[in-house]
Amino acid sequence: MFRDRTLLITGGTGSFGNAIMRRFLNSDLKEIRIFSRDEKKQEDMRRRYGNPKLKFFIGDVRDIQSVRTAVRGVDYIYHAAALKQVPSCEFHPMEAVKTNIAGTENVLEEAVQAGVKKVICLSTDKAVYPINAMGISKAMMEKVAIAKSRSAGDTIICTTRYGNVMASRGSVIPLFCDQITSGLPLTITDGAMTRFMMTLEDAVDLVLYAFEHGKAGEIFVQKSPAVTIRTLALALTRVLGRPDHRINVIGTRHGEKLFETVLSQEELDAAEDLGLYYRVPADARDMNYASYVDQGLRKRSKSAGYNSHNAPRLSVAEMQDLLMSLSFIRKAARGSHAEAVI
Ligand SMILES: O=c1ccn([C@@H]2O[C@H](COP(=O)(O)OP(=O)(O)O[C@H]3O[C@H](CO)[C@H](O)[C@H](O)[C@H]3O)[C@@H](O)[C@H]2O)c(=O)[nH]1
Repeated sequence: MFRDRTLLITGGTGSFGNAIMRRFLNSDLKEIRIFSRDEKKQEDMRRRYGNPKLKFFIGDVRDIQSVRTAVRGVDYIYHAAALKQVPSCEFHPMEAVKTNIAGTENVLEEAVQAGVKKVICLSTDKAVYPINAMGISKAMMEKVAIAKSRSAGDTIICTTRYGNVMASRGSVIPLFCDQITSGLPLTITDGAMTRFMMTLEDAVDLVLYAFEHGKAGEIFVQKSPAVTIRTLALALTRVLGRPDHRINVIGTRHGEKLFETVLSQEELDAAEDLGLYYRVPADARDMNYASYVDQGLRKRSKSAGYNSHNAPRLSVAEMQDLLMSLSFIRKAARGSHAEAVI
C-alpha cells in the first residue's frame, strides 16, 4: 500500500514521529516528510540518517499555510505533533488548545483539501475521563478527528490511543534509572498508582495496523498490561542490581490520576476485540441531530471501561523481563550510561 507513496509525519522530530520514521525508512515509500518546528533536531536527523527519502519541512501545525505547503502531494499522514507534557499544559492551557485542537483541525482540513488518503492521529489514555489540560485538549482533538471523518470525502481519518510508552524521554523509567545509578532515593509518587506499559515497537505496530485497516472515525487501542509504580520501582532496582535502593514517597503530582483509562465504558461496550487490539467503531449517528437529542438508548453499560486498575497486572518478575527487553535497560544493567532513545 505504501509503494511509491509519500508519508508526512507532523511532529516528526518527536519520540513517536521519530520511531515511525525509522520503521518506514526501509519501506518502499517514495518520500517521508518530517514536519516540525525544531530546526536543530531536523538537522541532526538529516545528518544521522543521511537518507534522500527524508525531506524536512519547518512549520507549525498552528500555522495553516505551513501545513498546506507540507501536505501538498502527500498520500498518508501520521499526526503526532502535540503539546504532551501535563504540567506545561496545566499552566498554559490555551497553548494546548492552539496546538492540540486547532492544530489538528488545520492538519485534517488541509489533508481533506489535498485529497490525502489516510490520516492517523496520535492520542493518549489521558484523553479518557480527562482531568488535566493536556488530556482535555487531546479529548477534544479526538472529537475534532471524529467529526471531521464524517465529511472528509475520500480521506480516512482514524486515531490510535496509547498508555505510557516505556523509557520515553522524560518519563519515569529513565528518571528512576538515573536516580539508582547516581545513588539518589527513588521518588515514588504513590506505590499503588498504576499505568499501562507498552514498548515503542508495539506502539509503532499499532500505527501500521491502523494505516492498513482503519476505517473513518475509528479509534484503535493496544491491549497492554499494567503495573503499579511500586512493582516498577522494585523491578528496576533488581535489574540494575540494587535491590536495597532507598525509596521516598513524594505524593501524587498535580493533574495526576491514580489509574489511567484507555477505553471508556461506552467505548468498551462498542469495541471490537481484535486479539492484540481493540477497535472502537465510528459513532454511526448521522448529522440529523435527532439520534443525539430525542432518541435515547435503553441499554445501560455494566462495564468499568478498560483501565490500568482492571487490566492484567504485571508481577515484579514479569516487569523485570519486560524491562530487560529494552536495550536502554540492558545497557544500564551493564553499567553503561544509557540515553532514553525516544
Ligand atoms: O518521580 C516520579 C515520576 C513519575 N512517577 C510515576 O510514574 C508514572 C508514570 O509517570 P510519567 O511521568 O512517566 O508519565 P505520565 O503518566 O505522567 O505521562 C506520560 O504518559 C502519557 C500517556 O499516558 C503521555 O505520553 C505523557 O506525555 C507522558 O509524560 C506515574 O504513575 C507517576 O506518578 C513516580 O512515581 N515518580
